[in-house]
Amino acid sequence: MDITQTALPGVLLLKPARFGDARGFFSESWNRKRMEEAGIDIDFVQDNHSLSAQVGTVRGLHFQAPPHAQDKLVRCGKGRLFDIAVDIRKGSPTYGQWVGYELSFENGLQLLVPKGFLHGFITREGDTEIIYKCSDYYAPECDAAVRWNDPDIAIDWAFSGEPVLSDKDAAAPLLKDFESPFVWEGEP
Ligand SMILES: Cc1cn([C@H]2C[C@H](O)[C@@H](COP(=O)(O)OP(=O)(O)O[C@H]3O[C@H](C)C(=O)[C@H](O)[C@H]3O)O2)c(=O)[nH]c1=O
Repeated sequence: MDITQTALPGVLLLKPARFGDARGFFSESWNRKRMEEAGIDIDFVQDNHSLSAQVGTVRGLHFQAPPHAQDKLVRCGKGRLFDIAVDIRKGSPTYGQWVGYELSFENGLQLLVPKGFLHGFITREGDTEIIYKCSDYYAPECDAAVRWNDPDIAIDWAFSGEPVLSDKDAAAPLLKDFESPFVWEGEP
């Protein structure tokens, strides 16, 4: 498995090995021991899987607040998406900054989005499926969002149309109108 640091310390891009043959390929999409050997010791407890039918569907920018904050390990099971992480840890040198990577069935890339970061994506193909591991269970009372097109974050979604959004996401607050529950603890 190849692991690459991103411009946001803690947010990692992973590429598990694929073993191809005449039938197709085999890949270990997650292996706890391999992750621990790479210094990523996260106890994932829930797998999520969503299908977005239309190209230009945006889901995000979401997080769960403490005590149920979640680390996420994200991959694309079908289609193609642009996956985003945004640092919202108060005091962080990269507060409000984002990174984005295209994850697709073809490239097999995965993004590790730690606690303290917003997560969201836009689909780049119809019928795109996202599959991701979470380090805490769903806690609706801790579920929260920041507006996908927040001008202070200024994500380049590389999409010119009107996105498909849930009502919740369309009405999400802007970062400036929001008190992050996360504090940067000086870790890299
Ligand atoms: C997140 C979640 C949702 N649900 C139920 C609640 C709703 O009845 C339905 C759709 O939920 P929501 O509209 O919040 O789904 P997404 O917009 O895909 O939200 C996710 O999108 C971004 C990309 C994320 O990273 C989060 O995991 C999550 O916020 O699934 C559950 O039962 N369990 C869950 O863990």
